[in-house]
Amino acid sequence: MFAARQTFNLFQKRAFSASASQASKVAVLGAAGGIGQPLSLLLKLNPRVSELALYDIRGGPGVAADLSHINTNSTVTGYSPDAAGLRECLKDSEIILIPAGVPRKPGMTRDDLFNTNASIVRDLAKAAAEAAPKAHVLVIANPVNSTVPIVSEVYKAKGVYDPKRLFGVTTLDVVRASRFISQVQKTDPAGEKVPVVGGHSGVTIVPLLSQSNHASIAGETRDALVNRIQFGGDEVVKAKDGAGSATLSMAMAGARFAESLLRAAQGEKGVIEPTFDQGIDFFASRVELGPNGVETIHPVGQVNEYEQKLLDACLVDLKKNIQKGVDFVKANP
Ligand SMILES: NC(=O)C1=CN([C@@H]2O[C@H](COP(=O)(O)OP(=O)(O)OC[C@H]3O[C@@H](n4cnc5c(N)ncnc54)[C@H](O)[C@@H]3O)[C@@H](O)[C@H]2O)C=CC1
Ligand SMILES: O=C([O-])CC(=O)C(=O)O
Repeated sequence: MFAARQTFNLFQKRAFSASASQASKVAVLGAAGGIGQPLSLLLKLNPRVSELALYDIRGGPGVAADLSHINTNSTVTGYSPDAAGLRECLKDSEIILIPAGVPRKPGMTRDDLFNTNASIVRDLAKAAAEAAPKAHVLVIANPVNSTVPIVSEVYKAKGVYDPKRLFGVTTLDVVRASRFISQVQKTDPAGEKVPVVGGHSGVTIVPLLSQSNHASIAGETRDALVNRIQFGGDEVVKAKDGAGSATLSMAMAGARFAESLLRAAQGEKGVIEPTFDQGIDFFASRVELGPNGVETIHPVGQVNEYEQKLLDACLVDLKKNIQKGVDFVKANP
């Protein structure tokens, strides 16, 4: 039985009853990129967002000008690509999403992105810790298993770390899991809830099919499904053939997680969204969100022997990925 402190969570939709008119500033860092643009578009369409703040080292103001013509009430501002622009972008933000960083090309692992993305995320985290220490930070940039610990180390060093407000966005794994299982079972993906725990790369992604509506899936069908969920990102990297990785599905997943945080912040109870949260040991579990971020960390629950083996394999890699992020900040503060 696996019962470690994990912070991936399950998806659960509930009727909305809270006010959507509350002011909420949301910042996107890396807003002009493949993920940043559609993510910003979805946020512009979200009535819970009152102010959209866009930052990128290139192209932020252009994306903002374009989005600002959409006839929803939120304001959109693109900030200058310098320290002052970044600070202004972050100031008073309730949520900060970080899709800034390079994506994979065929043949690369997410860990191969570490050398480039670690310093990008560290520097953005420093700015966020100074300008908006109370904001919820949603890390999208890969390798998430290492970039989330990087943010946490930066926040600790600045004395503003609150583990309840730091999230690694792995929502896409749960989105994929529900879609892929629906294709196998010929069902509506909207009704499929497959918990995915662990981390966000290869074998650290652990789908718990035994806790889905289709616990009886076994044998080759199960193996193929689990493999597809674990390596779904590679499918897109291969199909894009050098032009990057998942952007549109990631934008949907990121926007949905931001929406869940806003729902929770605006008073809705019982918001449980499929996403990775770094928790105590950077090991994922189901998380209920509240106004201050993580409200309750649910246990992983009952797993079968097959899933226990997946979890064992996950932990070996995940621990190394976490340590790599921690060590990076220690060596390169
Ligand atoms: N968590 C997840 O499930 C997923 C994560 N990703 C990751 O998201 C990241 C972004 O992917 P894409 O949008 O496709 O890449 P992209 O290259 O299209 O966009 C990245 C953007 O970040 C900007 N940028 C770079 N350094 C910056 C800095 N210091 N400050 C602000 N902006 C900066 C770039 O100018 C660019 O516009 C990658 O690391 C990718 O691996 C991608 C898909 C899913
Ligand atoms: O595969 C990648 O590099 C991007 C990613 O994290 C995903 O699509 O899950």
